[in-house]
Amino acid sequence: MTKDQSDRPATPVLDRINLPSDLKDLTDRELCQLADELRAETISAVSVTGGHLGAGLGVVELTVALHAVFDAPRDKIIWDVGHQCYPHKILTGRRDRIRTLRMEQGLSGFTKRSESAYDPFGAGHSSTSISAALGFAMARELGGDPGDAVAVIGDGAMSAGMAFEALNNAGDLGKRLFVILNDNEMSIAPPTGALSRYLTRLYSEGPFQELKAVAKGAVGLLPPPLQEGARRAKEMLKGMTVGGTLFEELGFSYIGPVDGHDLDQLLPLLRTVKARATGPVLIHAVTRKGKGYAPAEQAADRGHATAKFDVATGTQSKAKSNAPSYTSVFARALTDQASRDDRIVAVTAAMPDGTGLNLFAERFPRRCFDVGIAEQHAVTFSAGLAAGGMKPFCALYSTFLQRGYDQVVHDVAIQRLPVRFAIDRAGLVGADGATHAGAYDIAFMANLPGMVVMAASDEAELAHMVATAAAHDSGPIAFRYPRGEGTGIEMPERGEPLEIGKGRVIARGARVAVLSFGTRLSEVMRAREALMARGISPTVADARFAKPLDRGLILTLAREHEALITIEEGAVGGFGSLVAQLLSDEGVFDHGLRFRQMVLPDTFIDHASPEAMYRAAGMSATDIEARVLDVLGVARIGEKLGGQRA
Ligand SMILES: Cc1ncc(C[n+]2csc(CCOP(=O)(O)OP(=O)(O)O)c2C)c(N)n1
Ligand SMILES: CC(=O)[C@@H](O)[C@H](O)COP(=O)(O)O
Ligand SMILES: [Mg+2]
Repeated sequence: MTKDQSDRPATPVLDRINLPSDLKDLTDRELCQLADELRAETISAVSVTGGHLGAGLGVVELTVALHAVFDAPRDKIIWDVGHQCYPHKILTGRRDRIRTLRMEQGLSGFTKRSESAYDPFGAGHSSTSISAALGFAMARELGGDPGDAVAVIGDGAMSAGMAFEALNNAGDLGKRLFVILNDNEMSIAPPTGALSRYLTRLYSEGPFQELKAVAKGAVGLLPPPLQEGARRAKEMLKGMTVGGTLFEELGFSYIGPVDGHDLDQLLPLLRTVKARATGPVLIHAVTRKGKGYAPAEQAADRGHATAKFDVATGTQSKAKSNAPSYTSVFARALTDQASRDDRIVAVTAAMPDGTGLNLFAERFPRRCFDVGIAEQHAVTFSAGLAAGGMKPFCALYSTFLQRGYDQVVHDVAIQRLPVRFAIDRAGLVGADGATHAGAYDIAFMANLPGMVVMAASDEAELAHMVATAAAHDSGPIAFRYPRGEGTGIEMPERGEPLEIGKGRVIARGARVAVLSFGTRLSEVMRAREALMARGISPTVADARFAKPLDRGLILTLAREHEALITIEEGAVGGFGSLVAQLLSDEGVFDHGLRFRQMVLPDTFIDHASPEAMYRAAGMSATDIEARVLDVLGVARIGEKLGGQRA
């Protein structure tokens, strides 16, 4: 591909496309060229923004084919997870902003209804697309929005319970609906599980042209040139012990496997199913994650997510780290604990690298379980492990733990089973935005009877909390920590168990106390520095526990200060609310304590850097300083008393 003067690839066909309707004017040959140019444009864009690369590259041809054949936005194309939607964004009127992906005020890295009519359903979490598409299909049948519904779902996402719940329902309802199973034999890590093996079996026994699973009238949905091969394959199937495919048994017409990078197969196939289908159809497309960009194809994660990079070499420009990440500290601390306690086991739901459990697995492969994208199962599986006498650490991102909440309540908490929840990505995470914010876990974990809930204020504390969780055998326990680097604090040789329900005073002062839960502590200390320059020296304490609360510490702080401020990286209803409840129960407010809670605002905060997001949330050091001045009734420079801006 040639380049224009701006060092971007020349894209003569893509330049003619503003909206998907423009694809209708292209010949099939031009569509092939469009796919090449779209791939180059995607690579170029992600090289300057960073983001999810491999999944998008794997669906370039599918994106072109779907937009060439279907009529978005009337037809609803629903991308599962949404991390593969950058090529779709380029073809749907957002090319001019594609180099703002995941930046503050820029395009979202996922599909988002408020961003475009071509994103009929927002995503970020996996395995929702078939349910949503079925909802659109049934709405259409009932006189709602017209148009077809097409779900594009990966092999990883297909392993989740939700996807099967939707297939089960769709097969039963029997209405026209399209599911494209984009099978690239990858999740973020290589996929695990029996379903993955099954999908591989479906296409490992013959060339793509021999469409094998063609029962129940699906041959009629194929373009004529493919029908003969399909009939032959059907004959071949008869001689095998394989019955219909799983999908056929569930009520879908299964067509596949097709080469998801071959527009000569995809275009006629999609045109034919669009013209003829009357019920649910599943097209099994085989693709390669990272397709067409060697550094991505060759990477272990097939270029799943990348920092900015040099297109020619693939070299990523990662910022130099000054401290270990919280994730790696967790992984090392857990591995250390496990080396001395062979009942410790670890569970991840398709995020071995993201949670650091890949390191644990290297050392203890038999004691580490990647259960696939299946958070609900991960929680109950951990409960079963605990009931069976093991010490499970269930390591999930805060945002994905949401999906397993009933299991936390019903299977873990009510049975008082000692499952250890390692809650990574707590608080605001940055470029992934609102769908991935770890905003709610404090509230939804700490309201459960018998649950212990901790938050690490730095990486040394995290090591202690891993040790605390390992030692805590009498019921469930959770500890949360954020994405990214620690503070650089000196690490203890080994974590030591903390006393359950005891916080610590970090700095003693007067008049006002700030009680921090989690890693805002460093911002609190920065605010304290600034306040000291003005003659105000707050007491600062690290709560460590949201449950059980350190009643002694909190009541002492309340008694010894005019004002108390709590701060946490979570939504309202969490730590601060529990402290308020305690103060109210103890009648502390009757004696005039001024009390403030600093929590995430009651809104979904859009993607930006974590620092910018915390500024937007009013939780930076400057905001803390202002809140202290405000609660003490001290005017800031340039402001009148009472907090009014001059
Ligand atoms: C509920 C949930 N759990 C975990 C994730 C993290 N995640 C994002 S993409 C992905 C892998 C998806 O694999 P697949 O569906 O096969 O798509 P591919 O990336 O291979 O195109 C995972 C585990 C998520 N987004 N949602
Ligand atoms: C799409 C998705 O859900 C993941 O790829 C997520 O973006 C990973 O986030 P981290 O970069 O924090 O691991
Ligand atoms: Mg995949």
